Amino acid sequence: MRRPLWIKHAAQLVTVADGNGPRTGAGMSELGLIEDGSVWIENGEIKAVGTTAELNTQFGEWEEDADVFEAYGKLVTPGLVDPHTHFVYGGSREREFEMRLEGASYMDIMNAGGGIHATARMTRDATEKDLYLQAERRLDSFLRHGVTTVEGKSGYGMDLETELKQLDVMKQLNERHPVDIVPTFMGAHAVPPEYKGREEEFVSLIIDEMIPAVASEKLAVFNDVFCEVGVYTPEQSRRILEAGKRHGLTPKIHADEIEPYGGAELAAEVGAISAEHLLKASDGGIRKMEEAGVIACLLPATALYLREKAARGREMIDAGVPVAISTDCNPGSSPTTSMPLVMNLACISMRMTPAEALVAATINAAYAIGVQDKAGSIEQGKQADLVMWNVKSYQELQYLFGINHVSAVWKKGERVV
Ligand SMILES: N=CN[C@@H](CCC(=O)O)C(=O)O
Ligand SMILES: [Zn+2]
Repeated sequence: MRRPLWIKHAAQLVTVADGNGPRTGAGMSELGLIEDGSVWIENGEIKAVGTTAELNTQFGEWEEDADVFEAYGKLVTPGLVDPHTHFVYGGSREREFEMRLEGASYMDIMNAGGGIHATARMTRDATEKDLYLQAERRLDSFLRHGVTTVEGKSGYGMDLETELKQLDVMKQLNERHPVDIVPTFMGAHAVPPEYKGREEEFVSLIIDEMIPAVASEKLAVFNDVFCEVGVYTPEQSRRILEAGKRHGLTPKIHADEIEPYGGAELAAEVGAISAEHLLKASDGGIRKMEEAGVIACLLPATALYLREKAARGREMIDAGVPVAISTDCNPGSSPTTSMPLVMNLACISMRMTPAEALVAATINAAYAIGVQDKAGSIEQGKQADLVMWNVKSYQELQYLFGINHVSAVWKKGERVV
């Protein structure tokens, strides 16, 4: 039996208390904010939340038996959830960063054998131990930036052996690292060069061999596809996502990132839990997502890094679409682990409010990867995943941008930062 933990006197405690489903519209601004807030934690679980005065009445007589942490002058929030990452990969691509600044486009580099293909070569060549150690460092960095749960995608193998190797690394890290990892299979991240001109054969390989193998070993929860001009067509994407559904994998889709391609519409039609990127999503696609309740997972750091206009986050929220945000941590289009920066960018480049950015990075992000029952808010019965920030309010957190304000992180009630 662990000693209880009592965090008290937070200047602001943002609970983001869960409603009924992902937040939309005005609900995206409801923070469940408590001034002079307090949380009582037992065995890694949240037992009670309220003002310090309220919890004092309830637990004051047991104060001596608890570890007490005073958060005077600080903001406390739920641990952040990053719902879209590619954090398990070999090598790095800093030369491509220079090439893009010299004028090459992201897709030109990929079509010339670089980009995702370059990382796939380095990931195929890496040993499992090597991949584990590199990914572990990235998870440490996520944690230092207040992230306590991440989704992680395969997709840098695009052969069964390497896809399984990536997913296996995530499984091991999930068992050993404090950050919780939710795995996604993404064999359809690109068409590997050895299948050039035989794309349909590769689609069949994904459907007939890879998806059944991944699902039978229970190595993934979601199935994702890069639906993009020159990568997978909407029709191929649909078949891959429907095949995943038959094996219990919920669809996600990289949609309308570089060109408008009907990805948002497809997400609604196949019942995807979320659609990612959406820089070029059409008005009709946004409408269909709202009707189907598909979460828009927006990646403003990627847009910035590719020097593209960000997704229409403000319009999507106003249209009633639930919005989540993510780093998209990957070696090409967004090599960052900073969710605080992503929240800043959500405000600056997508005109989301500071409150909406926090909801998008907590409870809506949790819904986007199916962990809403244990993460994404500070509520009785949930895991005690909390962050204390070196600022006094949630507005200040988004206002003082590009700075890591994390002061302490608790994962399941254990201090990990
Ligand atoms: N756009 C496709 N996939 C990743 C980038 C992968 C890479 O460049 O290595 C993304 O979500 O941004
Ligand atoms: Zn991605």
